[in-house]
Amino acid sequence: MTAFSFRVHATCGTARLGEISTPRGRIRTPAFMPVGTQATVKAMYPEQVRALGADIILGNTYHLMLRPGAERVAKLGGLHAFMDWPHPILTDSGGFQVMSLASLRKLDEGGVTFRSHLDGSEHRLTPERSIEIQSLLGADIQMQLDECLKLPAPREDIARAMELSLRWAERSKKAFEGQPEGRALFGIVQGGDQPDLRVESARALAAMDFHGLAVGGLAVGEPQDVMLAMIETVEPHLPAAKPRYLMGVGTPDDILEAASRGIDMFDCVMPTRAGRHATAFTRFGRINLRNARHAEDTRPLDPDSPSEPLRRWSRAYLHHLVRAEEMLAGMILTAVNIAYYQELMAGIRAAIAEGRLAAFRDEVKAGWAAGDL
Ligand SMILES: Nc1ccc2nc(N)nc(O)c2c1
Repeated sequence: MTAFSFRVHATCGTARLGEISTPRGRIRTPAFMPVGTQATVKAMYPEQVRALGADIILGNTYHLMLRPGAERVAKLGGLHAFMDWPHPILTDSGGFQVMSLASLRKLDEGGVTFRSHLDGSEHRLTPERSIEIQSLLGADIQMQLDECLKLPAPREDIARAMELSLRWAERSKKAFEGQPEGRALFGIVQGGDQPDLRVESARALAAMDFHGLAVGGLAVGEPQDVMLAMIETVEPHLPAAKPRYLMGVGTPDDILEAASRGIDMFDCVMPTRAGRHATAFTRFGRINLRNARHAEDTRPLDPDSPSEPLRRWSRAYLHHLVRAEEMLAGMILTAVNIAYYQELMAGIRAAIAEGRLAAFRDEVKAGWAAGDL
């Protein structure tokens, strides 16, 4: 049975080209992980997600514990069999969704009590229960339970949440022991927009010997320059030999900038959600297919894309599907966006290998700035 391991193949400044090995397969980094919150990457077949370049997808403890339930998924053979995705899965721990989706939340030292956004039923999530759920789901990479605050927030609140998250990191790690060989647990750096608290959190977690470290508490309303400043602040304190995962990020520009600053893993609902709302991500920037300018445009989105969804249909047809509110609009544009994000990741990886990430970044940004002619 392969254990969990990470290797850095090349660096370009603080950016790293690497590979994570898991029992269910390898993950080329920097990696973008499509979000499959409720055991599906919305509007896509799993084999399409794979064919478009994804090595790993995300699942979510909060949603799956409410429906269909972690014990039920385990009884049905675990998440991989349930959704027929045999490759790696990372599950978030649920804390973030509790704070953003659930109602009537009560947070205490032990954990968080909340009412389901589905039916108002009461639930309790603790570090131990979150790990138990992720283990029942069979996740290859699991996340500690943490407290993530929206920004801006008072410094004392940020400090309290960061310190609680460190105590929950210890408890998550203890609860994780005994899982099958090859599964991984990541700690999550908190500390908001406070550099000293960020460093304190990163150093404490680095000493706890997790398989990887995530940078949490970002992409929660702060400007991009604050997000990038926090990454620069924590990066020197994150173990170079372990993967770094920036949670919930982001736009193609966010990913380019964060990968340049040493981040290895990303996830965001942006490509899938935007695809369901008529927006295509391309080398020319974002294209809103609802716009009437496309009504008779016979060109595909990008004739030079390596991915079929960007070459196969005319903009006129996509515009029609959007206007007609056809399901196929969301299906095609979701595939287009997942394809484009994976093309971007492949470009970043190649540029790091060739030692030309800064030049690549400038070329890609110039393409977006030139816009869609
Ligand atoms: N922006 C995000 C997205 C997901 C998160 N998940 C956890 N567990 N913690 C965070 O801080 C997150 C931040």
